Amino acid sequence: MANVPPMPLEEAQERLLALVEPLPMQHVDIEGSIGRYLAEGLVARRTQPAADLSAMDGYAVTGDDMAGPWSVVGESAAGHPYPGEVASGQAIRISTGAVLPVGAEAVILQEDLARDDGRITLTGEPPEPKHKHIRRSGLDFVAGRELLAAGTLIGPAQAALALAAGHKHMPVCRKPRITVIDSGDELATDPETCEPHQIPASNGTMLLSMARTLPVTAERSGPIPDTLDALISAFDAAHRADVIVTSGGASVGEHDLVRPALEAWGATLDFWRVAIKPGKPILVARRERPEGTQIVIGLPGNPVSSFVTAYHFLLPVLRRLLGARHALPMSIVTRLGAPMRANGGRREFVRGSWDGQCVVPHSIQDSGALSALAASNVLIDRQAHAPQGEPGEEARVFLIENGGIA
Ligand SMILES: Nc1nc2c(c(=O)[nH]1)N[C@H]1C(S)=C(S)[C@@H](COP(=O)(O)OP(=O)(O)OC[C@H]3O[C@@H](n4cnc5c(N)ncnc54)[C@H](O)[C@@H]3O)O[C@H]1N2
Ligand code: MOO
Repeated sequence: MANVPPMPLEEAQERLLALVEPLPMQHVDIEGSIGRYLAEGLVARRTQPAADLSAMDGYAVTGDDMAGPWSVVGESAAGHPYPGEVASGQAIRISTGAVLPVGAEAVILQEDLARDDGRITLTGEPPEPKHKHIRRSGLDFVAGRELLAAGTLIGPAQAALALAAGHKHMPVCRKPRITVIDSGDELATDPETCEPHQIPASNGTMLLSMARTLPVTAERSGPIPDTLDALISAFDAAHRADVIVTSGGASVGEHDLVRPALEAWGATLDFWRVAIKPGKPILVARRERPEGTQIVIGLPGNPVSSFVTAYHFLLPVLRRLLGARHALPMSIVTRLGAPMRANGGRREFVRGSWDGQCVVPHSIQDSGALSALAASNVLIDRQAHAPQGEPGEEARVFLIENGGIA
């Protein structure tokens, strides 16, 4: 398999996403649905506004005579509609959000009127057109209309819309269960007592927290030693996970045991190696069980490689399981604020800082350099063989905070 050329990124992402389907639907209360994705379209159960309302504080009049004066015969306050009908020459005191009385066709702002006891006279301009300050019934939406499509990310505005549309619950997909396994004999669990021949185990926590930017149930197992038995036991222990993520041991060395362990465990390798830098040795395998397909994503151990591949593969597969319409991160175009060297033969995701105007690559691009990754907020997408870049040129970047825009 080492002879098979690494796969282009988009092809590999497509292959991975084709292996999974959104998880089964469940209904949760609106607050619990924030950050999840609609499992089916959301249809309005009511019309909003349900009646014609005043959009301002003032007086409601019939509109046949806009010169006045008028005699004030009652009030319509928010939540307390006027029970009768307004007639020509009469006015109803009305507040913002209150129901327009029967017979009223105009609301005159209180700033444009003078009130003397029960009488109001025009001092300013009447509304033009007459219905200017009226919110018609159904202006926002009518009952039966689909307001949000399946796959929409539920945020504060979508939650508020669902409530306004008469919903107490939202249809969402079950949360994916994910287990992160990091492996390597050199990994020290306690960073304070790490020996020179060791390295603090940092990928497990990094990957767990990347996954937790999405609504998942995530746990970690490891770090575990570089042995087949330890890996197989860790896979066995993760039998309930929808997605297992490993970090390390994905390359070609004799201690790189993730592939043989997966095969021994009964998983089938789907692909290995993608033409990106960092992250080339990523592998994807699957295991069929009665409860559904289990996906294993084997990320390369270099910390930045793990991060970049989790960004481009792990988060998208979690979004797909969650029922998201857009599983893949989207890039935006900005401009270079500094020169960039010509790229080699692998598409590279260069760590950089974007200030809203332009992007500057970091000087250290080693795939183990966490200092540059932690100082970055974007990955600059450099195509294979891209020529040297000059300041002012367009550059495509992926925002990395919270898994980017998806
Ligand atoms: N002869 C070749 N050697 C390598 C190739 C290759 O094609 N031919 N590919 C290189 C590339 S590219 C990468 S990326 C790495 C990935 O290797 P592995 O996935 O096998 O990762 P390890 O060797 O286990 O570790 C690499 C590096 O990362 C550190 N590491 C591992 N796990 C953690 C962790 N949980 N927390 C922090 N740091 C971790 C580990 O100590 C190593 O320094 O292979 C190249 N080699
Ligand atoms: O692909 Mo490796 O991830 O370049 O360091």
